[in-house]
Amino acid sequence: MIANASRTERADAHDIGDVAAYMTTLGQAARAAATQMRRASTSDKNRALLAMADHLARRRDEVLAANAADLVRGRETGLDTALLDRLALDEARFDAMIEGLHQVAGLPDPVGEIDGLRSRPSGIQVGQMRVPLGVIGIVYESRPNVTLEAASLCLKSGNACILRGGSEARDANAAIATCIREGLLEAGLPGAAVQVVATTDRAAVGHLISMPEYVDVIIPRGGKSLIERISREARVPVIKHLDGVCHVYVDATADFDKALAIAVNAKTQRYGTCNTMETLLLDAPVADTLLPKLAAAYAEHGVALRGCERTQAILGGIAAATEEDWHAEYLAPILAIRVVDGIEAAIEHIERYGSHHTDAIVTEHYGLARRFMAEVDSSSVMVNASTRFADGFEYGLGAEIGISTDKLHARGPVGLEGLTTRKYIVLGDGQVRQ
Ligand SMILES: NC(=O)C1=CN([C@@H]2O[C@H](COP(=O)(O)OP(=O)(O)OC[C@H]3O[C@@H](n4cnc5c(N)ncnc54)[C@H](OP(=O)(O)O)[C@@H]3O)[C@@H](O)[C@H]2O)C=CC1
Ligand SMILES: N[C@@H](CCC(=O)OP(=O)(O)O)C(=O)O
Repeated sequence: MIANASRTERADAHDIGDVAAYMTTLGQAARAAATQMRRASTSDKNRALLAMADHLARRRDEVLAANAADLVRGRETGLDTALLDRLALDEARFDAMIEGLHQVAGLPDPVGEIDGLRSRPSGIQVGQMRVPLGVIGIVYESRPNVTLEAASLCLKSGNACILRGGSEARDANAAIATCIREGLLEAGLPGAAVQVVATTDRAAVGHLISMPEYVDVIIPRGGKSLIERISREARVPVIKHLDGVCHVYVDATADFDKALAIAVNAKTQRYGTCNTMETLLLDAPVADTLLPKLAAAYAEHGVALRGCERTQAILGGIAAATEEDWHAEYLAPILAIRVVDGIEAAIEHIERYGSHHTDAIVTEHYGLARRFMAEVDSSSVMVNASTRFADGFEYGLGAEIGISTDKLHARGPVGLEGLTTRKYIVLGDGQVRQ
């Protein structure tokens, strides 16, 4: 991701004094709220979600004005276009936030579901009940709509949460936090069930990830700097939602129309998301025919190409891809292209440079499709489909907190179930063990 000079360890206008003491207070309140949330009824949770939607609608001008202030600051500090776009709330995005709350209210509540209840020879019945994780800390990018999405999913799954959004979104996040709190209180739920960290001092992140007594799990959504800090300092279990260096590999047997459609969509449908393709791998036999067509399509979209020597020889006039490019998550209209000799080389490239997020093969060869699915070690592996499909809504989860690049607990798009766990329940009638 493009570095930004404004992102440092710092205090700011929302200085809350002693950060450690402040975070402890949030942690204690969250722990207490989690106890109440665990027993909250589905109807109370839904009432809170709908009340939040009403308060958001009522405070529309206030939230949009706060977002406008964030955008002014963002432009002054030189935020790039992609980050400004993610930060911006317009009328349509605002409506989508309200609609999102209604949608989450309409989702089935996973809490309390009992699976696999079976009788044992001893006479007891053993099953598993789905329950909330407890307190979830989420560190995420400067997108105010994510504040609401994270809050609503944590709430519906019966968790308390502490949300630490990107610093550039601080004013909108504070305004949205007010609506969330009003909704919770109106439904008789604890205001501390959703707390938005009111400082952009990154020291707060350091505390959040090292308070296992108050926080059960951390979900970090972000890039390299966040990854490094979490790996170094986290004392709380983590479900990483990290960068996407996603690939599309076009095999020699691919249907050209499918290859073109997928390669263009995976790069251009949205540039700034983690499931956007960053490197295109082409099997050598199709490179001569396909590359000029692809180059023309990318030119129409204004995508700058960087290629390996073989790609440069076919296309001419494009920049050379360096070692850095194969590792890059551009989140921008830039694409690295490499010509490879077969699936073995493609899988090797993905293993070496990818981030285990989402990778796709375009092929008409059943055996190669199966090999790619078995051997590529990513949270989503796709055959003849765009990487942009890696998304909770698209997968039918109803909603998404993000895309886990971890292997444990939840992998790939994470919905309500991913924010819960299952515990064993045992039903007896006075049985004792012999
Ligand atoms: N897998 C997934 O579901 C998702 C992944 N992403 C990934 O996120 C990245 C883009 O978002 P971007 O905003 O650039 O990400 P950043 O990593 O820059 O920021 C994300 C959050 O992490 C915080 N942060 C970053 N570094 C540190 C640090 N050293 N110490 C404490 N806090 C830190 C930021 O705080 P601050 O405001 O202070 O910078 C911000 O709140 C991409 O790599 C994208 O793929 C994004 C969304 C979902
Ligand atoms: N699942 C989402 C992408 C995940 C996400 O939220 O990423 P980002 O837009 O980078 O914050 C989508 O397909 O649009």
